[in-house]
Amino acid sequence: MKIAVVGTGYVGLVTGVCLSEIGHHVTCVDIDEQKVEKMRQGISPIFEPGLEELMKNNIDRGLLTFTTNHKEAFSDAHAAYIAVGTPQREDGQADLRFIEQVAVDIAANLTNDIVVVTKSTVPVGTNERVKRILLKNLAGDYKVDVVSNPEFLREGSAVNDTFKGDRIVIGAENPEAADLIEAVNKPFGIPVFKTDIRSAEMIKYASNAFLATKISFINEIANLCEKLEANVEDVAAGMGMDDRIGNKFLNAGIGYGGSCFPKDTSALVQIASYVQHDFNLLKSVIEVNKVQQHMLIQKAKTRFGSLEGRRVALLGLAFKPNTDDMREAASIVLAQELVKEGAEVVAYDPISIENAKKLLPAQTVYVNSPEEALLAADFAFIVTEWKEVKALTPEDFKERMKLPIIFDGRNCYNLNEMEKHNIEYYSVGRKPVNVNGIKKD
Ligand SMILES: NC(=O)C1=CN([C@@H]2O[C@H](COP(=O)(O)OP(=O)(O)OC[C@H]3O[C@@H](n4cnc5c(N)ncnc54)[C@H](O)[C@@H]3O)[C@@H](O)[C@H]2O)C=CC1
Ligand SMILES: O=C(O)[C@H]1O[C@H](OP(=O)(O)OP(=O)(O)OC[C@H]2O[C@@H](n3ccc(=O)[nH]c3=O)[C@H](O)[C@@H]2O)[C@H](O)[C@@H](O)[C@@H]1O
Repeated sequence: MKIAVVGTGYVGLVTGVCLSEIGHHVTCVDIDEQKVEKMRQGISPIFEPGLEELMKNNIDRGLLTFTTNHKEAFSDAHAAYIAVGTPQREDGQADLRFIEQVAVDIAANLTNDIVVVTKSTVPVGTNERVKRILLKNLAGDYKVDVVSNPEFLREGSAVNDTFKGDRIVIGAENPEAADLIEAVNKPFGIPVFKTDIRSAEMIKYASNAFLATKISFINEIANLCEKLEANVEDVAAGMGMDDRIGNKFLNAGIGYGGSCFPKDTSALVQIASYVQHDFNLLKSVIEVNKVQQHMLIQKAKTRFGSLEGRRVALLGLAFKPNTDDMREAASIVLAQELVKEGAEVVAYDPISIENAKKLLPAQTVYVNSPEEALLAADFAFIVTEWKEVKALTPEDFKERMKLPIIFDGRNCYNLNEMEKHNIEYYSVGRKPVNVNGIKKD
């Protein structure tokens, strides 16, 4: 089938590339000319494992093209996927400007009947609004159907998630439109769940809100474990053995970041408020997450008193490993707080430094290896569990830091190892080790 994908961010580009990989003729359209030029040359504008290879392969097979021209993309297309951003507005609501603009772009450039598929995460009722905009701006007497097909991929494993997802949700009014999108996805071999449009829109928000709740819940348990001298990793493992609970998404840490959980939880609280529903549970999830992001700073302040003049190694900047995405990363909050407290921040990330420079305080110093960041540091903050960070050995810390003092927001290291090697080590929901003073060996 011939498919247009509008927006080539994390979702649009991965969707376009994967749909071409299963044999569809895909044209991706974006308003960002520089991005389109890069993609035409087979260069991915985002870091996503496995993506660039598939991209090049399908450009060569003649199945994948990129354009800034909407008409070119929609002409003869059976389906047009909307995958533009729905960022958070200041009041917490989802900003639907880009979605509305794309609906106008599609309608005004149509040359045939089409099914418009919304991949972007949009509040309940948005697809009805999209349909109204489409009908109002139609370029001719064409039939247009709207389908909600929310996306569940994770950054850092987006290609794998697209081929091995748990479900494909299709929300539609017209069963024929739903069948067409089911047929598009058939080669993926993933179970399809069909429902009405509003329920499909809600499935996306409910899923992200539930996952965020799981994380805030385990973080609260971790904070309790610290006070009650229990070990959160064992607690999570023991809980997770119950199939009803499941063992995934129970890693305690410095809170969730990224482009979606923070904005989608806020948006759902807003969506609820429009129908006079006070979503107290979700408000608490958000609040717990905010507090959790400051947890390393609190621990460092308790340890050192003032952070003024301290040299800090900030290890990992992206909101999670295997992505260069810095949106809502805890490292932003941490670097800002550290600089405000008068500390000197030396930051390392294997791939996010260019994106980080736009968001971290100007005083931040960037280095090319975790070892370099540790040089003469008073203490280290472990922010992202990159393999390069997890691979650091006790000697790496001891040889380079003034004193080996680590505040680990991702529980990267073994407690016994740290204890044995005389490293002062604070992690999340586990007992701190060597807190009664360490000496340089
Ligand atoms: N990032 C993620 O992992 C996931 C994101 N989502 C949702 O998918 C949507 C897209 O997210 P991302 O891919 O992260 O966004 P993004 O911000 O990375 O990319 C959006 C792209 O759309 C382009 N664009 C904007 N207006 C346009 C127009 N009128 N015509 C053509 N292109 C246009 C922009 O230039 C940009 O390249 C959001 O609603 C998000 O909540 C859903 C699941 C996962
Ligand atoms: O709507 C979206 O954009 C996507 O949001 C998340 O995907 P993503 O944000 O890419 O990454 P996750 O792996 O979910 O991690 C999100 C944050 O939670 C944190 N996290 C995750 C799991 C965990 O156990 N503990 C924890 O602190 C991560 O460190 C990260 O900061 C969801 O997992 C996807 O299903 C969804 O499609």
